Amino acid sequence: MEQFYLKNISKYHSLVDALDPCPKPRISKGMPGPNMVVSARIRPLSENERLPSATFPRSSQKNVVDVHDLCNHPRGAPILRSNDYQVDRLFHPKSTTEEIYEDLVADLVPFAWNGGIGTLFAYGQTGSGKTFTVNRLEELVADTLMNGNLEGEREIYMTIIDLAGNAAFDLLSDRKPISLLEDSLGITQMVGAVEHPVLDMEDMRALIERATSFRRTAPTLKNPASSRSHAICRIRIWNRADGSDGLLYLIDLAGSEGARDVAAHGADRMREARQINISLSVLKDCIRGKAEADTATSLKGEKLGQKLPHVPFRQSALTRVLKHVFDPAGARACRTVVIACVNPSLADVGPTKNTLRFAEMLRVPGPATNETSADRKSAIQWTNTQLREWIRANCGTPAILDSVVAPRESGAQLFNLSGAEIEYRCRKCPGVRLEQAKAFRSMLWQMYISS
Ligand SMILES: Nc1ncnc2c1ncn2[C@@H]1O[C@H](COP(=O)(O)OP(=O)(O)OP(=O)(O)O)[C@@H](O)[C@H]1O
Repeated sequence: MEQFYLKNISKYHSLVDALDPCPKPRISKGMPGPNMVVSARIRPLSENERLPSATFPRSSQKNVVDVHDLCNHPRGAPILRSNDYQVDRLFHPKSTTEEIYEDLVADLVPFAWNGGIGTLFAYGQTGSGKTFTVNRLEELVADTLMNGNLEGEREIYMTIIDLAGNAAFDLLSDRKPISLLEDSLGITQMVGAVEHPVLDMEDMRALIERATSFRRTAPTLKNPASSRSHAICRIRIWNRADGSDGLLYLIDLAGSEGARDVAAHGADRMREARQINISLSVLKDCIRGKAEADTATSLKGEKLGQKLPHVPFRQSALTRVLKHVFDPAGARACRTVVIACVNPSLADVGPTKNTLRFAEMLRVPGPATNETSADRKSAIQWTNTQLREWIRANCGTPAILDSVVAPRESGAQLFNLSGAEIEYRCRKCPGVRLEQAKAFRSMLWQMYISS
């Protein structure tokens, strides 16, 4: 596939350049949950990536990103296929982890300090920057916890484990296997994992470094040191005065890999990739189910007696450990931050779309509107005059004449942008280069697909 992109790189640039710089605003399908923020971080392209970026944060609409892919067309030149995605917060390649911390994570620390459960997940395709992001966020969290600015006396304990399939290991005890067992109160206990008291910043840094050195990594096609397990850093903040504790979970999930990326691996690695993908799928169902449960609760204002959405947290070791985060019957206050990490390269465009689609699905569905399919249809219908004006403004140079690319006059006054209702006779137009005509045709087609 990379060869196909490399061969058509100039075509890709010309198609992207020909796009409308102000696409019509995206109508959001979801909204932020009351206790959850879903964000996306686009990492910068690295020096050894040969293909251009396929992700374009939209300047005219906040937190919306356009992803343009180049696809083979069975009859003719490759065409551009575009998708757009919306998240609650979007971080551009130039954003720093410090900015992400201030915007998303800084609030979780005092929340956990005062007895809440704050959870951060970094999710994304292998090589997209999850470990890079979570490692720095852990240091920034440690700074805030240890700088003495938070009110009150607390004791801090740290546990770092990793989960590979259904097996769990203690990263602070030389990767010793541990068991995940449910106690009589229904709480999942990490039996055998050591909880380390943390007295100062140096202690915390040393523990984080030690855990990193024991993390299970293996090369993948996209990342020479890919994390092949989910790392869970749990910080327990104990208030000796009243015996309560707050929890902070920082979770660097294993990289998801598509079927194409794992094809070169042996049977063990394929099994491992399958387990990772299954646990990520269960996680998605749990985060979404919990967000829906939270929304239902906050809208109805009460918990008792109402039927809450099913949250399948028992289906994987990862979500069993985080049961108290997902259990809709749980009484503890929780806040969740999801960072979908994205590699912008055109070579990674498929996984990028999956990651962003996943992120969008985690947002709670927006309130039902009264919009009918007839309303939606009329929204993309223009009069012939409007359509002609649009063609004139967008066809590039030399101009494509109305008589060449024109809406078919069929007696009806309104036309939509479907291939069936616009006549493309670009190839026969004297003075119009074939390339330009094809680009224009694919642009019309693109508008039709995305409308
Ligand atoms: N925001 C960024 N700025 C600069 N470099 C980055 C950024 N994010 C990631 N990188 C670089 O990209 C490479 C891959 O990052 P990282 O190992 O964090 O990916 P990952 O998503 O954790 O991958 P895997 O799931 O395979 O472990 C690393 O070399 C890292 O330094």
